[in-house]
Amino acid sequence: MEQIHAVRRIQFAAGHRVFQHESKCRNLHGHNYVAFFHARAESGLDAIGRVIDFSVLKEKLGGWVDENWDHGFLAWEKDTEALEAIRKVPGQKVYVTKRNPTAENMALELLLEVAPKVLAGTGVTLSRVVLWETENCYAEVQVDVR
Ligand SMILES: Nc1nc2c(c(=O)[nH]1)N=C([C@H](O)[C@H](O)COP(=O)(O)OP(=O)(O)OP(=O)(O)O)CN2
Repeated sequence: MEQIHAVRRIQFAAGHRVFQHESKCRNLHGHNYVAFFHARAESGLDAIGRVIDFSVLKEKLGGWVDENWDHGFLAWEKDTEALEAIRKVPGQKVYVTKRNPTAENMALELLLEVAPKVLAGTGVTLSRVVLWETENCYAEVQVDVR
């Protein structure tokens, strides 16, 4: 059977570091991230042929990203040094992650934790998140369809 997805691109800027990275990514730094959210309908296309309107994905997923990650700093809860340093900056937006904020773990958080919450009641779920961290590197996570 065919599979149809509506895919929404959302860009954001954020700071992070990869805790215990072997080289340069241990430093506090930032990226212009680009996320692609792949949504599928729980019960087929709507009356006019959409999985969901692209603007709803922007409002729900983009809204969450804007509020929580955009122009903020992501730090792992175990990375107490980074958290302590960044919290010294008055007014700094900080998001504490449950996993080391690699591109893989950020994509996982968007797919497994953020999307189910913000898309509840819309009739769609995400099957995949692709997160570009640099122009050369991205991580992809998808739900198991077996
Ligand atoms: N598997 C992962 N590897 C790395 C991650 C990650 O999230 N997952 N993150 C980093 C750094 O945070 C950052 O992305 C630096 O990447 P870099 O290797 O420098 O890639 P660039 O495209 O910026 O530059 P190149 O010149 O191509 O190296 C590191 N690894």
